Amino acid sequence: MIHLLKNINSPYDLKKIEINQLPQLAKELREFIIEVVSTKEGHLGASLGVVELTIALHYVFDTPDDLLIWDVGHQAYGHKILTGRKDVFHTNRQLNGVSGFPKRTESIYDPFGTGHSSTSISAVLGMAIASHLKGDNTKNHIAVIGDASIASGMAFEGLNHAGVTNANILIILNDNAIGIDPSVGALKEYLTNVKTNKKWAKNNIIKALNFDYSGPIDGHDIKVLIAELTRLKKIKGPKFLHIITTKGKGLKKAEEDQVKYHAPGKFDKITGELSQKSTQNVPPKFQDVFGHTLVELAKANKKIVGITPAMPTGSSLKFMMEEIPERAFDVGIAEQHAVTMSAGMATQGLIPFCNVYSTFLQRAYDQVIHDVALQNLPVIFCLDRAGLVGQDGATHHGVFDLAYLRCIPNLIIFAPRNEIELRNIMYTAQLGLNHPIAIRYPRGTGEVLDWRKPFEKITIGTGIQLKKGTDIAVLSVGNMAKNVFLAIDLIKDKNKIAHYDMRFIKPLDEKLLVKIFETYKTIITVEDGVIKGGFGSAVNEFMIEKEYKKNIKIIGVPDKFIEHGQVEELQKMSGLDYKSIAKIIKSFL
Ligand SMILES: Cc1ncc(C[n+]2csc(CCOP(=O)(O)OP(=O)(O)O)c2C)c(N)n1
Ligand SMILES: CC(=O)[C@@H](O)[C@H](O)COP(=O)(O)O
Ligand SMILES: [Mg+2]
Repeated sequence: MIHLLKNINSPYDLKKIEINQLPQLAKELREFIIEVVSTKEGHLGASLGVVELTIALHYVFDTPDDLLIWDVGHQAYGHKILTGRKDVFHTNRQLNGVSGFPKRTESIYDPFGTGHSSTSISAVLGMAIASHLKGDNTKNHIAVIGDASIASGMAFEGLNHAGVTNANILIILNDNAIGIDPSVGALKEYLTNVKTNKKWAKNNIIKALNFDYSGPIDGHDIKVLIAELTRLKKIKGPKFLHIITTKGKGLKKAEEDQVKYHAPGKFDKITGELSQKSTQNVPPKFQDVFGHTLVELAKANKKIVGITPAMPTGSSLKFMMEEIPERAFDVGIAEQHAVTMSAGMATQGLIPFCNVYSTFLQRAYDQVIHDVALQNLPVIFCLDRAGLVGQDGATHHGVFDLAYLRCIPNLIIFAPRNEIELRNIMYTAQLGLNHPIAIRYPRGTGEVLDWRKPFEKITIGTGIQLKKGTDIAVLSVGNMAKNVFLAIDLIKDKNKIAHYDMRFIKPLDEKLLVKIFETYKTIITVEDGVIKGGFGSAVNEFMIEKEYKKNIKIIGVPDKFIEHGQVEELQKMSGLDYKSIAKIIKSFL
């Protein structure tokens, strides 16, 4: 076997290879991605699906002078490997290793950082307009975007603008008919028709937007790809190439179960068999507690509806979609729509549980304010993946939510410390709150094995004392209670330290806070959100307003972007691990 990949450290090396050797290179590149991801984990299916496209793009275009953007970026592993990061690719997504997404500071071949979807068309258009204004009319600007990502509002906004410009852009639609979960919506149906009926292809929506449309072509036929890209390179103005690929291409199991192999964890590199993880005596994931509890509640309360923007598996809304499909909606990658549609449902007396990853709710900020909070509509936001999420890194940490939500009038904000609290607040919220509520909980498993307890109503705006003490009060929110518990356990003078789970970031339990400020010399707050503007800031504001003069220390995520790594490593770096918390508590003793 010829080891072509061994000698490729840049697109310059790639271009030395004969065109008829490229299928062999594709095979090697696939094997390399599978080899690394099988042990180091990460996104798999999307990168396997664009191996030929990646090679063809770098073969035909002159990157990094030509600018290439990968939408979302989870499919850019092949791109990273061919652009000088082959030897460090084994560090993918690990602390101090390469990022799982394209990143400007990592390589000149990454002209734009991605992670959140559907940004590529706007970004590439901006670059093309800039090139034109600088008098450079030779540069190519290319965006590769998936069929689920192109259905998002932002992508449409970019296409709509680009179609009335002469910008020299090439949008490549990588159509594999699936996102993380099966793609949804009318556009998906349209694309299916385009693929099966050539008449549609001639008279299509993209052409109507003034793009020079070509395709659909086989995205795994490297020669066809090279021929078409070479042709398109000579044409100026907005161009659109539609390619058909298979997610997970080249690994049988990944092709067969594309949802699971989107990011499969560890697996056998030959058979694709997933590594077995023991589920015995492991507490459930918060997302599953959400999913099962919602089904339980929705069976009893017919007004409940569930909404997810493209994350039915990740949020576990899939349980409701399976059991009560008429009241559970996957709206595609459309966070803004998900929020406003929930608001519309709430006006008509439905009880919407709108589940959005904390990081993706950032995209629907105006909708939360203008369409929900301003009209005081009782939408129940369930914000999964709050706090540090780990290896997805800076683009995906859900650390801003407490700060960006706390300033919104009418909105209740709650962080459960465990699965039972999550169940109980979901139960409480569907009883009727007359306000919107955001319930934010972390990625991964919780604490409690026996979590299916009878529901108990939670009184809004109340915190609870978890441990008595005499000198210092530690106030935590959410699952940071666990780290505080372990921290206190490390301290000799335990009896001096009290611990409160404040539960509500808004409204604060002011009655309890008065008691706390009148009892203790020192107050320490702990949250897994940014230190500026979150829960600690709220307690600090309370102290100033009431004119208490106490030591106050806010522990939270520092005011900088936190990169990728294991959650435990990132917590340590941020001073949120139990040892760092213990150190701070001791310093006040
Ligand atoms: C704004 C936003 N919402 C949700 C996600 C989560 N997400 C990551 S990849 C993905 C599916 C992308 O599907 P597609 O564009 O078809 O690309 P493919 O994985 O099929 O290559 C989703 C929903 C995201 N990254 N950004
Ligand atoms: C690329 C992307 O945005 C998603 O695939 C994300 O990585 C999912 O995160 P979880 O693994 O936490 O569901
Ligand atoms: Mg897709």
